[in-house]
Amino acid sequence: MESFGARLHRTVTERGPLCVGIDPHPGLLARWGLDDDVDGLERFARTVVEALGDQVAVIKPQSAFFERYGSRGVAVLESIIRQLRDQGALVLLDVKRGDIGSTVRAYASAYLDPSSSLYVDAVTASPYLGVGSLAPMFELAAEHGGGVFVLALTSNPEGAAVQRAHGADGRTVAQTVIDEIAQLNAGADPLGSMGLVVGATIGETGHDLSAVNGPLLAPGLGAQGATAADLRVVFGSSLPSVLPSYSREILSAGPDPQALRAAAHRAAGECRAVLGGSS
Ligand SMILES: O=c1ccn([C@@H]2O[C@H](COP(=O)(O)O)[C@@H](O)[C@H]2O)c(=O)[nH]1
Repeated sequence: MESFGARLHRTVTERGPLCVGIDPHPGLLARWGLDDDVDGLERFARTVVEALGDQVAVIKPQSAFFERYGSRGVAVLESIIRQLRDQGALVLLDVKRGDIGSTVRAYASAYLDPSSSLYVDAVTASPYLGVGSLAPMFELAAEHGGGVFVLALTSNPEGAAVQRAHGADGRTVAQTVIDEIAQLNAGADPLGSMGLVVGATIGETGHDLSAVNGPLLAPGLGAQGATAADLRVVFGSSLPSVLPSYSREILSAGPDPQALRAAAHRAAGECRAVLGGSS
C-alpha cells in the first residue's frame, strides 16, 4: 500500500503544489447567486469539484461549512468526497479534531477507515490535548495510507499566545509539536505522511522545521493577507515541503468554472515561482 506521503509527492509532482479549500461561506453563496441552504451548498461544492477536481493536487473541504446544515450538509460532504477521489484529487478534510485518546480513536475511524462514508486521504488535527493523544489517528492513518496534518503555528493572530509560549525545556509549544511530528516521519521516503499546519501569515518566527520530513500545509494565503512571497520568509529552506492553501481567494472567482480554473492556475503559478518544481 502506498503511503499518504508518497501519494502526495506523486500527485504534487503531476499537478503542482496547490491545495484549494471548499469553504462555502454564506457571503460566497450570495455572491454566486445561491441561497444559504442545502441546495445552495450542494451547487457551490459540486461546481468547485467539477472545475478543479481533475486539476488540483489537494482539495480541502472545510467541514464546518457542511456541518452547519446538519445531516443533509454532511451527506453533501460525503458525496463530494467520493466525487473528488474519483477525479484523482487527494481530499484533506479540515476538521481540526482532537480529544482524549479513546475518543480520538472514534474520530480516526470516522475519517481514516476506508469503510467509513466520510473516509478521506487526510485530516487536520489539533494537538492541544497533547500530541500523544492523537496516536490513534497516526496509527490508523499509517495502517490505511492516510495522512494527518497537526496544527503547529496557525495563521490566525490569536494562535501565537498559546503556540509560542515556552515550556520547561525552553522550547515553544509549537516546536514541541514540530519535533514530535518529525519523529513520526523519521526515515520516510520520499515524504512522511504526518504533516503540520503552518500559516503563511506568521512571518519569520525562528521555529526549526528542517527535520519534519513531512508536508507543511500553508493556509492564510489570499483572503487572510499572505502572498506567495511570504512563503519564503516563513519556510526558508523547508520550502520544498510546502503545500500552499487558498480558499476564498480562489472561490470568489466563481461560479464560472473557467474563472475558477484560471484563479487556481494563477495562484499555482505564483506559488511555483517561489517554491520551484514542475507543472
Ligand atoms: O492555521 C490555519 C488552519 C486552518 N485554516 C483554514 O484554512 C482555510 C482558510 O481559508 P481562506 O479563505 O483561504 O482564508 C479555512 O478553512 C480555515 O479554517 C486557516 O485559515 N488557518
